[in-house]
Amino acid sequence: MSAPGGQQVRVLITGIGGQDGFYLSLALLRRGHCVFGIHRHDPPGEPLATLVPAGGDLQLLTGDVTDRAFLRRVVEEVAPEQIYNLAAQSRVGQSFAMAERTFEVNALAPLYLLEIIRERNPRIRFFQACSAEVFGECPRSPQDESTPFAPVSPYAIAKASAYWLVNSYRRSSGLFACSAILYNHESPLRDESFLSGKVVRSLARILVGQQQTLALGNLKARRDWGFAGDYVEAMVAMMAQAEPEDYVIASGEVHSVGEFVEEAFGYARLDWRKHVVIDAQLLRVSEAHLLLGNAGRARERLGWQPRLGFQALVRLMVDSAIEQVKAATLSAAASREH
Ligand SMILES: C[C@H]1O[C@H](OP(=O)(O)OP(=O)(O)OC[C@H]2O[C@@H](n3cnc4c(=O)[nH]c(N)nc43)[C@H](O)[C@@H]2O)[C@@H](O)[C@@H](O)C1=O
Repeated sequence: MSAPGGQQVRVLITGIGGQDGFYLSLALLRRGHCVFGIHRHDPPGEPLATLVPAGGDLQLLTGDVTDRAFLRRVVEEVAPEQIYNLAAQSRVGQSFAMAERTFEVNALAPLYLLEIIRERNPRIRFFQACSAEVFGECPRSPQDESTPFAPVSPYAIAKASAYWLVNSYRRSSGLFACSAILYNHESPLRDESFLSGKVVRSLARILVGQQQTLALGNLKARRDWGFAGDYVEAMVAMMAQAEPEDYVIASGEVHSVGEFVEEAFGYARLDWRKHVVIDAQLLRVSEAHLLLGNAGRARERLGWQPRLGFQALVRLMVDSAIEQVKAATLSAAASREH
């Protein structure tokens, strides 16, 4: 497949094994670009493994983004024109117990990449996946690109550092470097360490009698949830601009955790009150209570807007979780028979 306009771009993606890496690879391969992806585990797990036989120009490299020599070698050998830095320790709750590793992956690795670009080839375009978590306890809502940061977790502080590093290298070295301040974005690929993945999978197991209760933490926190497949389109559009700029990428719609649960259980015709229990151990030491984004700049300058709304997203995830649990139950039954 050739890229539209015949312009095939060599792209390096860190964190290709994650949810966003999957959707971004798909978006770039569909456009006919040549994708190189760094992932941590060999052989690649699902869903990455499904991309490999799907065809297209995709090559995987195994390594750790906190290994500066490895990154330098990859950039030299691959000679990318664009780098998307998606690799992250992305669990906000867990970042309190693993602050150092979170900082290494989320802040030091982007610093290494920016330095390598500056030294080796300043023409490489650089994308950084930043997070709405940087707004933390900010009293202003909705937040946009001019809203001051007020991070309240090691995760958010590391993401804020990466954001300012990108900003600094753009100003001081003239790099094409940009950050997307991404609000919560989900898909059927979300695992159970995230609220959305946990709710829909638990719900699917409750439906087939494999589980009775779902233990959750803070039901009152409010988030702006969108679909990951839509958010990677904004990333691609940002990298195609004439000038690098930072963008808030959000749906502009806010719901509480409780409303997410209610929507999912209601769709499956279950009363969530009969199943959800509050576990104080799942409450975070400190957390952002209300994150709602204003993606006006992305709408105006990139022509970007999300296609999938909250209800459609929740339903997509519930349907997919039910399919996954059914398939797992069938395959467990089949292996017991043999
Ligand atoms: C933008 C940002 O988006 C995500 O960060 P997150 O909002 O922390 O995502 P989450 O799905 O872990 O939590 C959502 C909310 O749900 C509450 N919550 C209640 N009970 C449970 C619970 O049992 N598990 C979890 N995980 N959350 C729970 C939790 O306290 C929080 O208020 C990441 O992609 C991150 O990488 C990122 O950048």
